[in-house]
Amino acid sequence: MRCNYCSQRITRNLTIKEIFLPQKIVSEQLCSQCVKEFILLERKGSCYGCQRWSNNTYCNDCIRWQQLYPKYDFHHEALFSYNPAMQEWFEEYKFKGNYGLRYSFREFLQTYFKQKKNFLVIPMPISTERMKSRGFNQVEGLLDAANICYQPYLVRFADSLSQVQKTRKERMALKQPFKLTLEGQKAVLNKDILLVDDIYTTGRTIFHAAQVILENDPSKLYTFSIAR
Ligand SMILES: O=P(O)(O)OC[C@H]1O[C@H](OP(=O)(O)OP(=O)(O)O)[C@H](O)[C@@H]1O
Repeated sequence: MRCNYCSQRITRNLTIKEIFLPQKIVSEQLCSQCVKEFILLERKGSCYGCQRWSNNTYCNDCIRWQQLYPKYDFHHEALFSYNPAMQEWFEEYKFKGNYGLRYSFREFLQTYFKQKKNFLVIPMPISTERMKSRGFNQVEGLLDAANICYQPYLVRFADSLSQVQKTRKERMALKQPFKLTLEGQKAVLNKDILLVDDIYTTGRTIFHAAQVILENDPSKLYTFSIAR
């Protein structure tokens, strides 16, 4: 078996931690060298709203979001820190188009989604133009690789410069680019929804997508990203 990221042969014995802490996730896709580079986020010591490191219950960004969306009980969870190793991984996967990397975090995603069995999972969509140039939706790719069921009820009708290419101010100025399909409008009513994106930076993208779901009265809306 080779590492899904660096392609080195994986020859590893269980570590002491894995033997004595069976709840620790054992990656079958990544070698121990690669796995060490990705930092798992914890709920303890992080903002309740977005899971960024914070001494307070809510970080300053989330306090500002609460003022804009006062009725939305915002709750975002993320698996990994968007550290330089994770940025490099996304560069390879998303921008260089190495679709084979969708398996890298399979066990981590499966463990997370096991606790969210009752949720209707909706992935962040990409525009038709982006689909043409990239060839795949990066979020759906990760969910498919982990065998997680989802419904593509959101549509991105407006294309714009990638958020990555913008300053923070420009990111925040993004206009609403999403709508919910007719099927989606009916399906989310009174359901627990889990909206999934790959990366959370300013939150602008997630909040726009959340807004169109909230307009259709789900019973609960949580959000999730691979990296924060
Ligand atoms: O929290 P934010 O500041 O809104 O940034 C996060 C968003 O930025 C990226 O999308 P982008 O618009 O760049 O599209 P792409 O990655 O699919 O090209 C990323 O996939 C998130 O959706």
